[in-house]
Amino acid sequence: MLVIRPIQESDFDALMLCAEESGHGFTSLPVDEEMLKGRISHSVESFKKAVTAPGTEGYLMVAEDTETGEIAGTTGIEAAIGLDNPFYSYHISKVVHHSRRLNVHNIVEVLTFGNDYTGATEVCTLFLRPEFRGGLNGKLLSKCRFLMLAEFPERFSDVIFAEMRGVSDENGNSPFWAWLKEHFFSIDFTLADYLTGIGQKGFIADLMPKLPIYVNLLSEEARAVIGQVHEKTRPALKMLEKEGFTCRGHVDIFDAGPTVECLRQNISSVRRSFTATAEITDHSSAQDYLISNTDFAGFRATAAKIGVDQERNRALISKEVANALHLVDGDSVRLVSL
Ligand SMILES: CC(C)(COP(=O)(O)OP(=O)(O)OC[C@H]1O[C@@H](n2cnc3c(N)ncnc32)[C@H](O)[C@@H]1OP(=O)(O)O)[C@@H](O)C(=O)NCCC(=O)NCCSC(=O)CCC(=O)O
Repeated sequence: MLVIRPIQESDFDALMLCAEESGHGFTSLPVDEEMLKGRISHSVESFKKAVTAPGTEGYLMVAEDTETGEIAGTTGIEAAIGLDNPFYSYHISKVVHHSRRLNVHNIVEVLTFGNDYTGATEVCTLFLRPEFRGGLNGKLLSKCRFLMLAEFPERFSDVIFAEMRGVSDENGNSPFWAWLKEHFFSIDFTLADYLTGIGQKGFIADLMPKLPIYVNLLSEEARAVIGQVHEKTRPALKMLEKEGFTCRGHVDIFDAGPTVECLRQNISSVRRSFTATAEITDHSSAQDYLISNTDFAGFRATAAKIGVDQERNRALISKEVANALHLVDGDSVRLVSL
């Protein structure tokens, strides 16, 4: 059984393995010891912090196999981005060039550089090691964050978004970046992505084109990938779309991958989740649920078959699930059907 829990300092080697396996373009997990250690300690501090409004907290969690102790993947939430480091994106908008006299009506798209998501909550760092993919594991990693958003709303913004990895090849070359590089930068996408991942984003402000860019002036290859996701990221996008996330015209400034967003209260799993009292008992329910405890610092979530007694507002859970979530009879749990 996989259980989600906050990352600990002792998970460093496993986090490094996830960083290595996640490959190019996975900005939030660069293969960089100092940065990964920094992310772990920042998360440990964030989980301990008493919070009444979202700030610079970053919550990083891992999925642990309860039988082997192996770490299967990562999942994260940044409470409010852009407060200490600027967060950039391009917004795609339309401009009409019209001449009645010549009977010409051209609709062109323009990319505008900005910081529109400043203060919003980002769900991020979703990675499941290949041997653990399929079944309910990916859904557990992605959706456990929505149980957290529902249970602890004061820690998060009203707007939740995710930056989806854009198109790049197996060597890390991005067609969008190739165009930007040719005209504005002289460094490779992998280096730009790495510098961003380790928080050294100053070069963006220095070198990025600040004036709007007409999309029809970009190379055909660059235009073709605007708003497209990396093939390995399609399942992640599908899960967010099913929750109600949509792209409202923002794309990543390096690989042009889409940014998707949803109001917290409109996320399907936030809306559908409910709390109940845990009752540890044998049951015969065949319904899969995502279930978490309601302890923030000791947050734990898993996917399991749960019996729900609506009249008594009880969640009937097996001993194994109770142990995985550190629950005793009578504890409060939050759950949502899968
Ligand atoms: C994203 C995960 C964790 C998902 O795990 P799994 O692959 O086991 O998921 P799954 O349950 O098999 O699939 C989830 C849903 O996607 C559908 N699906 C599967 N393959 C698909 C494809 N090629 N195109 C479209 N949909 C697809 C499945 O049918 C299922 O839909 P149904 O629900 O209908 O059954 C994994 O694939 C992964 O680690 N990918 C590589 C890393 C990555 O690119 N991560 C995202 C980076 S971007 C990021 O981190 C921000 C986003 C975020 O944090 O959420």
